[in-house]
Amino acid sequence: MAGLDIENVRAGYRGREVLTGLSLPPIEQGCITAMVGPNGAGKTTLLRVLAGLLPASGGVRLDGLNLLDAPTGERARKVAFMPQFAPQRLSLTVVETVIAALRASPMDTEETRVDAQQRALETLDRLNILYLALQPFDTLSGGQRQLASLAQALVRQPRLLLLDEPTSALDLRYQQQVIGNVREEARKGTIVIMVLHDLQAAASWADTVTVLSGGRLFAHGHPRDVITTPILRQVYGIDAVVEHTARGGVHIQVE
Ligand SMILES: Nc1ncnc2c1ncn2[C@@H]1O[C@H](COP(=O)(O)OP(=O)(O)OP(=O)(O)O)[C@@H](O)[C@H]1O
Repeated sequence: MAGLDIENVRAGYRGREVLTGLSLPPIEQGCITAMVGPNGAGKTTLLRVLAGLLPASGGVRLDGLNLLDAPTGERARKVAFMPQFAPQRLSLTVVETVIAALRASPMDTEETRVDAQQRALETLDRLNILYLALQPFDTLSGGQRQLASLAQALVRQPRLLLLDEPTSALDLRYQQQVIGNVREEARKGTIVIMVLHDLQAAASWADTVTVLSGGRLFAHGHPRDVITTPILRQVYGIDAVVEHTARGGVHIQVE
């Protein structure tokens, strides 16, 4: 019952189907899944379906609850989505955006409002960006914006955390900060799905790698079984030497 089941999902844009009956093996609670695949494969589309931002048919069950027809409030309490690109114009300070993200869940007493501010500040602190709390969101650098968007997702303590390329603009130190926080969430039982293009990061950060190609599941499993020379050739059309290390990393040398 606990976990995420995705079955026969169909979704797309203006009459064009992008996900053409996508099913994944069940994802257990506490699992970190890296979703990889070529540009245009449908990765973001799937995250948007899971977040309730795009209509779809089929079945998406989180702990038994069908997310595709769950009331908005109930879904918002369980699912948080960090988009690939944060909104451009947002005339709020960073801490205000994090509090606003928390308000996706009902908060009607003075006590919960104070608690919201406290939780927002704690979340910024966890990501080492407390110093940005009072800065207008609009004035952040690309990487700072990514960290603030992650804070907006983490503060809600979701059961399902969806991250679209969460580290693409981050320096090495903040990448480690982010993955540390993501692992901490997973240890509490949160299911994490993150879209990544960096296969070396996918191998060392995720328990499971899912490869999408052309809106369909191409491969799913342990990084060692999925990030392989034949699969990279079939999915990306590249010849590469792939070496998995004993510590769970991977070296990929493109020929
Ligand atoms: N808002 C939209 N309207 C119309 N078509 C869209 C829209 N968003 C995405 N698409 C199309 O859907 C397909 C899948 O896009 P999606 O963003 O899900 O791919 P992706 O795997 O996340 O790609 P990338 O790695 O480049 O971010 C693409 O062909 C894209 O052109």
